[in-house]
Amino acid sequence: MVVSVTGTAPAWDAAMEAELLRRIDGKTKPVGSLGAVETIAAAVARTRRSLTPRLEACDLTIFAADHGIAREGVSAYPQAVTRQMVLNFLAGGAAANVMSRALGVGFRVVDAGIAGEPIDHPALISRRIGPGTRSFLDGPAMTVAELDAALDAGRALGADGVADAVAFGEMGIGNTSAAALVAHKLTGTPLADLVGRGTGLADAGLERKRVTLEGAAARTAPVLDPRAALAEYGGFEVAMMAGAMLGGAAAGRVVLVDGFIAAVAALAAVAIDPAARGPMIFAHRSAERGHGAVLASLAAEPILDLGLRLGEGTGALLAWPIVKASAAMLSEMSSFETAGVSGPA
Ligand SMILES: O=C(O)c1ccc[n+]([C@@H]2O[C@H](COP(=O)([O-])O)[C@@H](O)[C@H]2O)c1
Ligand SMILES: Cc1cc2nc[nH]c2cc1C
Repeated sequence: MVVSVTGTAPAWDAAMEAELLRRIDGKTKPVGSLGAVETIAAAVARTRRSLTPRLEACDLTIFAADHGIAREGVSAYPQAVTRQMVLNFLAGGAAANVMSRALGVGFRVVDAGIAGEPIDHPALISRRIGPGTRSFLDGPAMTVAELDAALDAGRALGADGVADAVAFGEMGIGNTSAAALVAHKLTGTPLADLVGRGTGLADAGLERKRVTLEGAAARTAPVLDPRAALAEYGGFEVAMMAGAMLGGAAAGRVVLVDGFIAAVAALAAVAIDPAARGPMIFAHRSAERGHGAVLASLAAEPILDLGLRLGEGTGALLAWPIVKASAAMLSEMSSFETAGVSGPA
């Protein structure tokens, strides 16, 4: 049964929930023996409002933008890498390109606000809010109007297309700093628990990053609402990704959440609209320091733990086959009843 989640979708009620659990336990396996695959299948069923969900297609959208804070020496790499990596995406040579091709996932890249002149390339989707954010050291990274434009552009991108599942990735030198501050202001988690090595800072660089970000955090109230946190400290790609997660979730798509920066975008999206949490599946636990705390705030148990800390949606891509297979388990696996297999003694 393929069910449109707009308009004619059946309500997900207590009877559907009970039937879902009955079907999972009725499959030809010891009860609970498919572990997290059963949890993932249930999440997909609720999102698709179907007891026989099919996940055929997944699309990855990478949001790229630059950050004023990158000029403060908070990253192991120069700001120019954002633009250079976008050219690499467009040439098909980055990790995300290779994995997308290997897994049959659609790929697109969005300029949310890359520094410098706009890149002129037919495959690049331009939703530029500006040539990067301002440094949030002594003022907001973006205006509220810029934030709303980024959220709106993201919502539209998350809702368009026909893919059953949508994965979002990001590219932005300095964005682990932005993400750490947004998470700090949304959750109250100590900043020291959220600031990590990002692209690979050594100990001295990590200490400088922490001190710089403590200074920026002191500028505003300890806790901010999601739009204020994003405008003060976010990035154009972080805000656009949050919007895309809201758009994808509202359209009934399974939303695959990648690493640390994506999880912070998810945190902001859920703070804006708690209904966005249900369709989210958390792909992996990043090696970035703050990811565990952000996942805990979202009560999220990620699928993979591979020591990844790349971004670009690579963790989400790698989790996709597991999510797809989980849905197939629910839709296609025979039951004790139909297969004539004896249930528990
Ligand atoms: O996804 C993650 O968990 C992750 C963890 C650390 C770094 N990154 C990537 O590295 C960049 C940000 O790192 P940094 O050190 O420049 O803040 C950005 O392009 C991210 O895609 C991504
Ligand atoms: C080379 C490079 C590739 C990336 N991809 C995502 N973030 C990145 C950061 C760097 C530095």
